[in-house]
Amino acid sequence: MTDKQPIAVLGGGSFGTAIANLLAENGQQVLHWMRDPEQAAAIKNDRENPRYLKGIKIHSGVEPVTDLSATLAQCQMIFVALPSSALRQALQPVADQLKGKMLVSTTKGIEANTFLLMSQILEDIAPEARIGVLSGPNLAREVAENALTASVVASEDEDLCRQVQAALHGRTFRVYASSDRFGVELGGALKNVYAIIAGMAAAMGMGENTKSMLITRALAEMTRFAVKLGANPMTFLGLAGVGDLIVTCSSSKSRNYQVGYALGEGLTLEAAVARLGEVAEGVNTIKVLKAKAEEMQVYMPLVTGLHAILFEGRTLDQVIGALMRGEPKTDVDFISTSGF
Ligand SMILES: NC(=O)C1=CN([C@@H]2O[C@H](COP(=O)(O)OP(=O)(O)OC[C@H]3O[C@@H](n4cnc5c(N)ncnc54)[C@H](OP(=O)(O)O)[C@@H]3O)[C@@H](O)[C@H]2O)C=CC1
Ligand SMILES: O=C(CO)COP(=O)(O)O
Repeated sequence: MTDKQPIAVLGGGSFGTAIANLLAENGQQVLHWMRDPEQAAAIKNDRENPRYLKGIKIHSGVEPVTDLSATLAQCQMIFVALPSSALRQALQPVADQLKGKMLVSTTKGIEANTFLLMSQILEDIAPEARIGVLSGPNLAREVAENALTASVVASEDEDLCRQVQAALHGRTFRVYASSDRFGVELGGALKNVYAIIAGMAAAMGMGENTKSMLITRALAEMTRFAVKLGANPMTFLGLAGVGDLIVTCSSSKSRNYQVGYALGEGLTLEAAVARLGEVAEGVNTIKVLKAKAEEMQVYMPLVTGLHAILFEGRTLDQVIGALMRGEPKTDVDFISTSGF
C-alpha cells in the first residue's frame, strides 16, 4: 500500500481489467469496481478474471470492489470502462459524488435516441466533473499481455491529459495527448461498425485488395461524417482514427470483427451476438449511425449496406453488388469541408 490516492476503474470486463492491471504495474493503487460480487471474490482469491481475460494474472495492486459509492469517495481519477448501454444507468445514481473528479471514458459507443458520446453523457450527468476520453488501437488482451501499445487521452483540460499520461505511461504503453475530445471519441465509436463489415468480408474469403479497399473507404466515410458534425478531420489520421480502424478491421481478437465473421458464416445477428458473449458496440452504433447519417444527409454507403443486411432483409450479395455498381466517386474528398 502507498499513501497515494487510489485510482478507480469502473467495469469488470476485459478492458477495465486490462487498464486496472496497467495502472497497478505502474505502481498505482487501483480500486477495480464491478457489479458482480462473485466475480470480485474470484479475482481476489485467484488473481484472474476468468470470464473476460482468462490466463492473465491480476496484479496485487488491483483490489476488486463492489461498493461504487465507497470507491468514488476515495478516488479523484476514475476510468469508466462500462458498455455504452450501461454507463448512464450505472453513474446517474452517484452523480453527486462525481463533482470535481477526473472522469475518463474508455467506452466506444453512442447513446441511442440522444446520439451522445459517452463523455457527453458524463458531462450531462456531472457538469462539474473534469472530463476526458482514452481511445486508440487498444485490444484489451494485447494490452494485458503487455504488447507494445499506444493510445490517446483527449480533453480540453490539459492538466487532466498530463495526469492520465503520468498514470498510464509505462514500459509497454504510450499515451499521446489531444485536445480534440469529440473527434477522438467519435473515431473509436464509428470504427466498430466497419470492423463488423471487415469480419464479414474475411468470412467470405475476400482478399487483401478487398480488405484495403474496405479500410480506406471506411476512413473516408467516417471522416466525412465526422467533419459534418464539426470534428477535426486530422484526428482521423491519428491513433484514435485510422489506427483503431486498422486494428479492429484486421484482427480476429476484435469482438466487432468476430460478430461480422459469424454473420459472414451465415449466423443470424442474434446468434452471432450470443456466441460472442461480450460487448460488440458496433451492433448498437450501426442503428443510430444510419439514422443520423440520413438526418444529416451524409453519404455513407458502407453504413447503409450493413444496415440493409442486418435489419432490412438484404443479402450480402445484393449489397456488395449495389456497392460495386454505385456511381464513380472522387478518391480523397473527405478532408475538404466544402461540397457536402
Ligand atoms: N475490449 C477491448 O479490447 C476494448 C474495449 N473498449 C471499450 O470498453 C467498453 C467496455 O468493454 P469491455 O470491457 O471490453 O466489455 P466486456 O464485454 O468485456 O465486459 C463488460 C463489462 O461491463 C459490465 N456491465 C454490463 N452492464 C453493466 C451495468 N449495468 N452496470 C455495471 N457493469 C455492467 C459487465 O458486467 P457483468 O459481467 O456482471 O455482466 C462486464 O464486466 C466498450 O465500450 C468497449 O468498446 C475500449 C478499448 C478496447
Ligand atoms: O476498441 C477496440 C480496440 O481498440 C476493441 O474492439 P472490439 O470491441 O471490437 O473488441
